[in-house]
Parts: sequence; structure tokens; C-alpha cells
Amino acid sequence: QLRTDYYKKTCPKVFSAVESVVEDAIRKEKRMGASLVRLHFHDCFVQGCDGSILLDDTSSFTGEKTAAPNNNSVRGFNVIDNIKSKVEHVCPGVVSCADIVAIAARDSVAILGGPKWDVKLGRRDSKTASLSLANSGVIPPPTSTLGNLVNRFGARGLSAKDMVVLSGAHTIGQARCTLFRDRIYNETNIDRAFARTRQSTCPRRSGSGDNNLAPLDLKTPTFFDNSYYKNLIHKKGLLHSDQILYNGGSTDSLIELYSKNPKAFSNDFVAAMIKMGDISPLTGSNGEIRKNCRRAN
Ligand code: HEM
Ligand SMILES: [Ca+2]
Ligand SMILES: [Ca+2]
Repeated sequence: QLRTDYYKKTCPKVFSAVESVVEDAIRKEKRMGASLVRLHFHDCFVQGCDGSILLDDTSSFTGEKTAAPNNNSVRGFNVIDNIKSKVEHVCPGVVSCADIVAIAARDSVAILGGPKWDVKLGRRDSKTASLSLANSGVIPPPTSTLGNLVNRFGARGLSAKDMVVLSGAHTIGQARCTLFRDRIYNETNIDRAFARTRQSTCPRRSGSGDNNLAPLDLKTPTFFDNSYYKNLIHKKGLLHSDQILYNGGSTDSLIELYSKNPKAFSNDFVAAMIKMGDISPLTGSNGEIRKNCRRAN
């Protein structure tokens, strides 16, 4: 039921309001564009695209922010707050936080040089969040097998192709040492020189270096292009879950396609983002339009 013209009458200024705040945030820190894209993914995979990830913990429940895939990892909540206050200023009580996250993700991709698409809108916000669901593996960990990745995306109505093309979002952003240490020290399907470079800022022993960052795309970490797939061809994927997409299995041919054909990547990425944004939205009289994205009304 989501529509691209959902706010046409009630809040036509929503797009300029979101875009200006996202632009400011990315001007200050390019990585924020990546963080906003990931925020939409982690929202949609838990209870659907309903803003559940934005809820702060309260005395009555613990939300998703401290779940394993999010804790110390997901970013951008302050930017969403800034967008929300700007949007509330132009059209109070109309635009959901879940829609704000979807528009911010779309704008981030476009600002960093990727495609721009008409984003479907009309999601409402959840009144709750689920720590246990967020921890249950619905967001797959980077240690996943290819079969596990395909199944986790399949459970959300996304195909193996959608999974491969959405993983192309790793053309931007950063990851912490603790999430790729095993790969750079123990795996063999990795370029030796690349592994050594990453080892220089990610010590073998866990401890103080755990939060050291490395770019997911070594070539163009702040530009939304198809370089992620070229890296995989050269065994320079950072995460286990990246390189597993090009490791002699069923998704190799898609990696080859996207590495050679940036247009195919753009087109398929747009289609898959729209599909991801359609996961179980709250509509009609379900949910609410939160006043503050961090708490239910
Ligand atoms: C296929 C399964 C996926 C796995 C296993 C995975 C795993 C990860 C991991 C481990 C990180 C680093 C987190 C950290 O260092 O704390 C990361 C970062 C990121 N992921 Fe994914 N991811 C997947 C799919 C996606 C999808 C579908 C998107 C968006 C469409 C996405 C967008 C991003 C972005 C943009 C970053 C960088 C965020 C930043 O720099 O703040 N990922 N991912
Ligand atoms: Ca959610
Ligand atoms: Ca890139």
C-alpha cells in the first residue's frame, strides 16, 4: 500500500527537509551516508520498516539498539532526530520516522554518487521494538555461510539476487576489526597483500584494536559505485560474508556481471532497495506517527 506520492498533499516539503539535513550531515562526515543506508536495512529486517530500531530503551522494555548486530555499530540516530525536528516544523504530526529513515537512505546513496529513485512512503511507526527478534539472526552475521545469507533474505521476501545486489551497499562505509579479524588472519580466499594491509591496523589478538575501522571498499569507500564487486573478483572482500559471494558458488556469475556492468548494478540496486523498503510496513490504523523518533507517543 505504500505510494511515492503519499505526502503530496499533506507534506510536499518533506523531501527538501530530509535532503538538506542529510546533505549537512554528509558534508560533516562522509561515512554518515553509509550509516544511514545501513540503518534502513537493520530497521526493515526486524519487524519490518517501522522505525523500531530508533526506540531508546525504557524501564518497561529493552529495544533493538543493544542487540548484537546494532550495539556499538549502528549509527545515525542524531541525524534522524535532526531530520524529524525539521520535518515536524514544516508539517507537524504527519511524517513517520520509518519514512524518514527510508528517504534518508535514498538521499545518502544519491549524494554519494549512486542512483536516485522514487521512494515509496506511507509507513507508520511501531509502538514497540524487539531485542530478542533483533538478536535472533534475522539480521545475518558476517560469519554467515552463503546458504544462510540466502535463507535470511528469503525469509524477508528477498531473492538471492536481491541479497547480492544489496550487499553492494558495502561500496561505502566502514567495519570494525573484530568483525573481519578471523578473515584476514585465517582465511585463504584472500589476496595476501590486502590481508597484510588490513592486519597492520587490526591486531591478531582481540582487545584494544577491536574497534579499529577499515573501509568495506578499499578503492572508493565514500563513493557509491560498483567497485565492491571488482574487489571480490580480486579476493579483496573485507568481510567473510562479502567474499563468500564470490567463492566458486551460485552467486559468482552475478558478481561478475555487476563488476563489469555498473548500470546493471544501479538498476538492480534500486529495485532491491524498493523491495526491502516494502517489508511488512504498518499502514492504516496500525502503529502511529511518533512525535519523537526515540519513543512511542
Ligand atoms: C548480506 C548480509 C550482510 C551482512 C552480513 C552485513 C554485515 C555488515 C557488517 C559486519 C558491517 C560492519 C559493522 C560494524 O563494523 O560494526 C556492515 C556495515 C555496513 N553495511 Fe552491511 N551487511 C549485510 C548487508 C547489508 C545491506 C543489505 C546493506 C544495505 C542495503 C548494508 C549496508 C551496510 C553499510 C552501508 C555499512 C557501513 C556502515 C557504516 O559505515 O556506518 N549491509 N555490514
Ligand atoms: Ca523495524
Ligand atoms: Ca565505492
